[in-house]
Amino acid sequence: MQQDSDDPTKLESLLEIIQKDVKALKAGDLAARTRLVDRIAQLQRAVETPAERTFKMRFAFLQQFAIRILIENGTFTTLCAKGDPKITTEELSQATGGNKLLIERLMRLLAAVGVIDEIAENTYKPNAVTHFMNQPGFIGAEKHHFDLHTSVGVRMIEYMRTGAGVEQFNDEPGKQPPWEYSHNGKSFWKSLEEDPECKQDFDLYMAARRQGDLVPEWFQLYPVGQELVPTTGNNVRSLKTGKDDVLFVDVAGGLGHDVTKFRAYFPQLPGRCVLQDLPKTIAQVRKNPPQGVELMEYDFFTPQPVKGARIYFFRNIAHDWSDLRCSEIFSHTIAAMDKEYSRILFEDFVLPSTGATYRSASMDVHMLFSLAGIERTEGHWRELLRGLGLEIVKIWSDGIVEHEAVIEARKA
Ligand SMILES: C[S@@+](CC[C@H](N)C(=O)[O-])C[C@H]1O[C@@H](n2cnc3c(N)ncnc32)[C@H](O)[C@@H]1O
Repeated sequence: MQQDSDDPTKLESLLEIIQKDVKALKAGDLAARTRLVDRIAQLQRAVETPAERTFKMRFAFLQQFAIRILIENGTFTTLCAKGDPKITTEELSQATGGNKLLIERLMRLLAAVGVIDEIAENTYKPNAVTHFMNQPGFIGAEKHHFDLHTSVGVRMIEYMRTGAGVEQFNDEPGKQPPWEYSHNGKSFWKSLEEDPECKQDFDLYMAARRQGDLVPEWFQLYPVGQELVPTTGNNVRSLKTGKDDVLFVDVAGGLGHDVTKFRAYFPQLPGRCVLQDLPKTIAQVRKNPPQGVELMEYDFFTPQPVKGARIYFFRNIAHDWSDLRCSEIFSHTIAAMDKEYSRILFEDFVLPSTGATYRSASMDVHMLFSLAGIERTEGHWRELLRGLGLEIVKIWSDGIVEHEAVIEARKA
């Protein structure tokens, strides 16, 4: 069978491009890093045989098993705490009470995929990936995906064979999402609400997940300095300065990571900043309330209590829900918007018509199976928002397909 590695010209031309990007990166072109990640993956695919590639895909889930077991028995955290400059599996077993042979077998796999470093026989040390994954938000991420999502996969075929097929928007009336099928009839949000450990893992994960991503903040994509002007006047960008005027509402903002960062970056901007989320999330935030941010319990399927704010911000909310549910959610906020003054911002992927990246395409399929959501193309966004009586002012993006965009809309 003919494959790319049989064609040296293809490999050579890829290598040439890679070398150019390495030079560009050295010269300070940060976008070259993203290109390099992509090109190196292309190079690897060009060298791998189809058998090697499919083997990796088929067995990738075992990495998740290994990580999750080592988190659960304390090995992962112990490795990070005591593993520098090196630690043996014997020592890890003694420190955690975990079975030595089990630890050895799982560590061997994680070393093979670069999650930890192998120093000598049965001797390891944590590397940058290990330390990164050992943070509470990313431990939360591993637990969330493994503990809650794998059961959806396990029962997917059974679900399809009930005759449900795989509906695209299975949160619509009369349909049961695969998640509910595999979680005793409970919705995603209900499953979290009823399990404090899972809820905490999820909230910490949401708050941490962009750490280390090298992705611009939403307020770097949407140029706050240019669009929000802290003076009164006729300028369409001028902000209201009354003591009750609201500058920013982070709707379903989780633990408040975004609104807190926004307030801290722009202390000079007048107006109140509000964080809204479900009662259990807000109760969590109240334990360590952020500076300069008001906390408000709010169910987004009910009327929006904050009227006429300058910005209503929905980050990664639209992608959780079908068009029908999005319409219900957003219509409550749209009814509260001032036609001239208010803007609604959505941060999510805007999928390109071709060339979607691994990250955005994975998130799309993840949304399909865990919620009833979807990552939308530009056309899909336009149709959804037009139907809600909104017009898109601008889609703010840094042009990197791998990154999410900020969609700014106003009442039409
Ligand atoms: C995907 S998370 C996004 C959180 C945050 N915006 C971010 O990007 O990190 C979805 C958020 O929606 C909240 N949520 C779910 N159902 C809700 C409802 N009915 N009303 C208000 N918030 C809700 C969850 O508690 C969670 O914080």
